[in-house]
Amino acid sequence: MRVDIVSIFPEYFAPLDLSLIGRARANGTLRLAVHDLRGWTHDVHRTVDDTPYGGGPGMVMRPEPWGEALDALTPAELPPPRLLVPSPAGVPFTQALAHELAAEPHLLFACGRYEGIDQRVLDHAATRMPVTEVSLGDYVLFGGEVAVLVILEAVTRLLPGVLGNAGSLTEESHAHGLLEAPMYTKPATWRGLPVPEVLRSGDHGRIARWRRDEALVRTGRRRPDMLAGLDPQSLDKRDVAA
Ligand SMILES: N#Cc1c(N)n[nH]c1-c1ccc2c(Cl)cn(Cc3cccnc3)c2c1
Repeated sequence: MRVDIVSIFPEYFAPLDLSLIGRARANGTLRLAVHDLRGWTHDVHRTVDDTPYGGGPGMVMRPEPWGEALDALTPAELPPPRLLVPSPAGVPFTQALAHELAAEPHLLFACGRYEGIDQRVLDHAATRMPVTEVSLGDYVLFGGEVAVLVILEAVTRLLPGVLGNAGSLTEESHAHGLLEAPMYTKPATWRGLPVPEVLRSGDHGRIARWRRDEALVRTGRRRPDMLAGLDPQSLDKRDVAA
């Protein structure tokens, strides 16, 4: 997968040299490049923002540098990338969308700041590539960079070979519409607190049932909205009893 990121704070993405993303870059699974939007400005002050038409607080990012940046990163001889634009007004970022993005050959992230990017940048881009405005959730950030770090981590871990134990993808929270069950490791008792006996029983059927039950109970208590969205086909009669 090829990933291009455009931002006025390219240094925000230094952490992408670390850990599993760093390894994915080193082994070619992920080809990532970060670009400074100011590289597409032409004035001495390298201006990327201006006052909003119609008045209002703050500044808006000018369309010209963005237009030149997106042109430079979407050469006509290559298939167009999918443009991802973090925005408070975006669609919710979900594990399902992470899977969708993990299947894309080329992602292009536009990290805005100030009050946002001139809408015409997105409208013009949409004439030549798929554009998705995406939000991490109902809270407010300073800009798109942190959102891109989150999205990129969620997507990269789904790429083949990135996670050593691909099995963990099938058991983690949100992988099957439920929150994952509690996890334990040695010692068997810690500060007087024992590991649930079933997990030390060696009975894999009982263990799977216990984990399913715990996941259902935990999801019902913490995220009833997820239960409501669960595919009834994925439940069996023992779940109903749980
Ligand atoms: N994704 C996401 C997301 C989220 N969940 N919260 N805030 C954001 C986000 C993403 C992109 C930008 C850009 Cl560009 C500028 N700002 C600051 C801002 C603050 C209030 C109103 N308008 C803009 C951004 C906030």
